Amino acid sequence: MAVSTSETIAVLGAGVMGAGIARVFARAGYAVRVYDVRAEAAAGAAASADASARPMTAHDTVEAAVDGATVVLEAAPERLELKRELLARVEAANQTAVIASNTSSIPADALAAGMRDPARLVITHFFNPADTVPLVEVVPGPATPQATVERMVALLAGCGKTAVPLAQQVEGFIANRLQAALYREAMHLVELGVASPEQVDATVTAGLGPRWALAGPFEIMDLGGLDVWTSVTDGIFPSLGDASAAPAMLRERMERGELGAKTGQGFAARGPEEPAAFARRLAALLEARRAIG
Ligand SMILES: NC(=O)C1=CN([C@@H]2O[C@H](COP(=O)(O)OP(=O)(O)OC[C@H]3O[C@@H](n4cnc5c(N)ncnc54)[C@H](O)[C@@H]3O)[C@@H](O)[C@H]2O)C=CC1
Ligand SMILES: O=C(O)[C@@H](O)C(=O)[C@H](O)[C@@H](O)CO
Repeated sequence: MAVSTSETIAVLGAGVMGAGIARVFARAGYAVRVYDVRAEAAAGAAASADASARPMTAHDTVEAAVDGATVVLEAAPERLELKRELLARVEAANQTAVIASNTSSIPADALAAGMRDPARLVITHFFNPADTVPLVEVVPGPATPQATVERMVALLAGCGKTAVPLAQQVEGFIANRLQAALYREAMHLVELGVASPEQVDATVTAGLGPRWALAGPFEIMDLGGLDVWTSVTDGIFPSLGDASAAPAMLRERMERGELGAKTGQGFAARGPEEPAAFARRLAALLEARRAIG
């Protein structure tokens, strides 16, 4: 399905992710309309457009923001009922737009179940920071036409994103399942006393991370040898951590309000400038990666 910059994008929820998502579309030249229950967040996101981008507009109701939109993307909090209520308001106010969710983990069928027309739903899962990380996972819901998936992939590719369509939904999609598996083992190793969080992080930034910027797990296995990886997985799999819920070290910090950069303290003290500094360093790394090809 052809996509043109006549598309109008409404972004609902202008927090950590929504503001960056709005900038992605404005940078590509689309008309972007922003809403947030916190008017100051919508205004701030609209004002954050790059100087060279198409100016964004902030709106004080969902209905005003989605008026005339061809794509509505929600980046509201990860709470199923809140998202369902928001999607219902969108459906009532706009009967034609594609409705995309930036949910990290809510299955598409759970979101679709509350919709009048679930064929309008697709998941477009951006990564933090949304206007820096190229990847966007495009996940169909149970009634999503393939043409909608293809339209969103083309729209996102036109914005310079790397859109990866999934053949079907699964909890956490691809990247968050991979992240969750790694984070489960990282916390298991700290619980065992094998290493500190800082030491575990160093094994990623000094070893795994640079490789993964160039080659994914299947290419790495091919490069290392499938005979070796057969032995390694036979040997290691039985001893991997098998937590089926957030480990105590994560849940207890959350319950103490130690949320990381959001509050200044997580697994370590985090300054308020760290997210933006990380985004700048990540942008520089991605630029170097693009230069390598
Ligand atoms: N933070 C992250 O690293 C990532 C988050 N996500 C997902 O993106 C979504 C948004 O996450 P964040 O941006 O981190 O959350 P956030 O809490 O930073 O932003 C959510 C925004 O939604 C607003 N909001 C609350 N209720 C609303 C409503 N009914 N209608 C419109 N806006 C409303 C809030 O005022 C806030 O500004 C979630 O589904 C999350 O799982 C996806 C990828 C990465
Ligand atoms: O890492 C990301 O940006 C995404 O995979 C996410 O969805 C976030 O990790 C989210 O799950 C928690 O911040």
